[in-house]
Amino acid sequence: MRRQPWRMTFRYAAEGVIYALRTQINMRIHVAAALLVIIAGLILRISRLDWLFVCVAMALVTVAELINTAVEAAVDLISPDIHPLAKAAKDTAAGAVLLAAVFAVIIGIFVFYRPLLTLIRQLM
Ligand SMILES: Nc1ncnc2c1ncn2[C@@H]1O[C@H](COP(=O)(O)OP(=O)(O)OP(=O)(O)O)[C@@H](O)[C@H]1O
Repeated sequence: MRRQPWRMTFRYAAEGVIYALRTQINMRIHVAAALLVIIAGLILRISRLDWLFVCVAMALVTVAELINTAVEAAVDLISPDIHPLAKAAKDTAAGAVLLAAVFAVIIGIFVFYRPLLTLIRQLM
C-alpha cells in the first residue's frame, strides 16, 4: 500500500476518534468525565504530579475505549455470526476498558479525596 502523507494520517486518525464519539455512548461518557475532572482539578488546584496521574488515567481510559471500538468493528466485519472467539475478542477488549476505568477511579480517589475534604470543611 502507498505511504500516506502525514496530513492524511492525522485526518484518518481524527476520523477514527470522531467515529468512536459518534457511535459509542461510553466514549462520550469518558470524555464528559474527563472534562469534569479537568474542571475539578483547576478549581481544587491539584499539584503538577497529581495532574500527571490524572492525565495518564484519562489517556488510558480513552485509548482503551478507542481500541475496544476498533475490536468491535473488526469482529462485526469478520464474524457477523455468533462465534466463541468473536465473544472472547469483544469481552477481552471490554475488559481492558473496565480495568482502565477502575484504575482511573482509584487515581481519582487518591488525587481528589483530600482537596475535596478540605473544600467541604471550608464551606461548612
Ligand atoms: N459475533 C459474536 N459472537 C459471540 N458473542 C458475541 C458476538 N457479538 C457480540 N457478542 C457478545 O455480546 C456482547 C455485546 O456485544 P456488542 O457487539 O453489543 O458490544 P458492546 O460491548 O455492547 O458494545 P457497544 O459499546 O457497542 O454497546 C459481547 O461482549 C459478546 O459477549
